[in-house]
Amino acid sequence: MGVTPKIAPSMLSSDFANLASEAKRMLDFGADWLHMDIMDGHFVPNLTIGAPVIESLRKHTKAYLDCHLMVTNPIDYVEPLGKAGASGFTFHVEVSKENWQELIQKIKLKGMRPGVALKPGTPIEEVYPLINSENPVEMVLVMTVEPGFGGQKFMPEMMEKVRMLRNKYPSLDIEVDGGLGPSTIDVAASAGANCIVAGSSVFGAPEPAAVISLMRKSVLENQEKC
Ligand SMILES: O=C(CO)[C@@H](O)[C@H](O)COP(=O)(O)O
Repeated sequence: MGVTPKIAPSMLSSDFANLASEAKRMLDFGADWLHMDIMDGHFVPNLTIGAPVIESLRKHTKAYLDCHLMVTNPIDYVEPLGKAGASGFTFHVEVSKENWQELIQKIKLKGMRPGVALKPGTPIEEVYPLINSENPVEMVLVMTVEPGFGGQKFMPEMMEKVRMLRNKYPSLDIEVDGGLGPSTIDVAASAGANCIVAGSSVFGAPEPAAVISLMRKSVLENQEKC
């Protein structure tokens, strides 16, 4: 399997009042990406950040900003997020059934990497056309909790989706998000996930660097077994 591990602390669990220093702290601890949860209070019952915050953070870091759009109208965010310096733009398949081709094209034109996310209740088959397309997404985010809040319990039953994706697409970036940490990483990594988002388990740890390193090791070890 040729996909590298990417450990992405979810900045939703950070102290938003000190976002730049929290980001630096995570990168110093060994994070590969910074996961940025953008919520509109409509697609999910929570409201977080948008392009102005991404733009402010971009002034302080060159890191890959992995933006997860939990919004009803992702197309409206492409231009502002591209301008703000987002790196990845992952939209939800549930709200993009009509316009995903246009959306992927626009995301790439703005210099971002397109990804598609799916909620726990959405069958994995719904993302296949977006991967098989001539202009495909480059990452699939399998949500392992209902999107909206940090600190929820990992749903192991989502691993069947990860396994199906990995069998079909050996070199695809497959991200998991929600309830990941030392007690759940092996299940996710052995199913084939290589991009790991973790909020409370990293920010709440006495030694976040140890948690990041343990999760990377698990992804690498499980890949060696394949
Ligand atoms: O997108 C979300 C929640 O919607 C996540 O990124 C959470 O922020 C992950 O937090 P933990 O479950 O790891 O605490």
